[in-house]
Amino acid sequence: MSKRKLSRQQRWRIEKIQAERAERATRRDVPEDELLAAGDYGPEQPGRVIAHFGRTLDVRPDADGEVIRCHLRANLEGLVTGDRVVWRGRTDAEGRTVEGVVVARGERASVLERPDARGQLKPVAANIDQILIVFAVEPEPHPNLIDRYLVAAEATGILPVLVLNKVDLLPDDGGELMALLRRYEGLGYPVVTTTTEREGGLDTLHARLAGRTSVFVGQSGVGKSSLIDRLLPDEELRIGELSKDSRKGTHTTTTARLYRLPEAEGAELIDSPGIREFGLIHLDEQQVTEGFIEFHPFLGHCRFRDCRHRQEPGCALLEAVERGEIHPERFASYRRILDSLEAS
Ligand SMILES: Nc1nc2c(ncn2[C@@H]2O[C@H](COP(=O)(O)OP(=O)(O)OP(=O)(O)O)[C@@H](O)[C@H]2O)c(=O)[nH]1
Ligand SMILES: [Zn+2]
Repeated sequence: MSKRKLSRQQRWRIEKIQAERAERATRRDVPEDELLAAGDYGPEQPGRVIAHFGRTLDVRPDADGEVIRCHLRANLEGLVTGDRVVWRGRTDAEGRTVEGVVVARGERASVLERPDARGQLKPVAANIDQILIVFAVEPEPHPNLIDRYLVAAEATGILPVLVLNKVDLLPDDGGELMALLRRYEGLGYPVVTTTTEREGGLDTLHARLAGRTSVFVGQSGVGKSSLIDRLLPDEELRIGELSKDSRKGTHTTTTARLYRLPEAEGAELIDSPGIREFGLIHLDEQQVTEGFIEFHPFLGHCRFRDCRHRQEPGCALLEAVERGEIHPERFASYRRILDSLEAS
């Protein structure tokens, strides 16, 4: 073979490889692993999922910068908003990261689950630090309702925080609701009062949100939308963080989204209509019992190992109620929640 022919063959090979790479990069159905192996992606770096749409998701690099639309490596499943991930970016000719691929999921500190259409629990968001249970002066809450939310929150292992909204409607002495709030505070729960009707009405809420990832849950009409509107006043802020691809998308309203809140340092909010409805999931008897945190010192101390804490002799819980160490209304609430489980 002549020298000239060889080099032409070499040139042809090089061109072929380049063309294949370019084609792979534009085609969506090529397995990501092949692209990764071909070295088209940059080094691994940490990030956080801020929205997801099936097998594509928006990732915010920890190193900051623009949110990147990412695909999932073939063997990865079930990522949710809030997940910490390892991802690799692909850059264009100008060196801008145009898309990425998520190659690994970080460990989850917590996960929020909801039943899907078939009643199977599915994760909807991860790495949440606190569940803000919003209730309000109007519509007036049942203490039982608050306890239901608390039990559901306890079952996730995520810290519940009680937010009493619309305090502008409270009587001057605070009334029964303030007394109720103090009772929960006495159990060790963080509590916050808010109003969207007065200047500075969200100050204590801002302090509570700082440095944490939160979700808002609560009954209809308590003011969740009003509070979130105040925390994210700028429409641009709400959509601005999404990657350019997802801004064009149509399904942005149903997926859980992670937002940075401008007024509180390091505050993040994960929100979706589904998350706001959290609290109505089915729990078993043991989860309900353990969901009442003041019961903990007494559990396992009943005379009968299988005590159901109804009227059994030597029931440690009933004795604690007698001694005033468990509030009778909380115990009544416990019974009502168990009865509703049996009825369903
Ligand atoms: N007086 C008073 N009204 C409030 C306050 N916050 C919200 N509201 C009003 O309460 C009503 C319900 O508020 P929303 O923000 O829609 O409540 P929500 O919890 O998002 O309700 P859903 O969307 O049904 O889940 C609205 O008319 C608000 O204007 C407050 O602090 N004080
Ligand atoms: Zn008992």
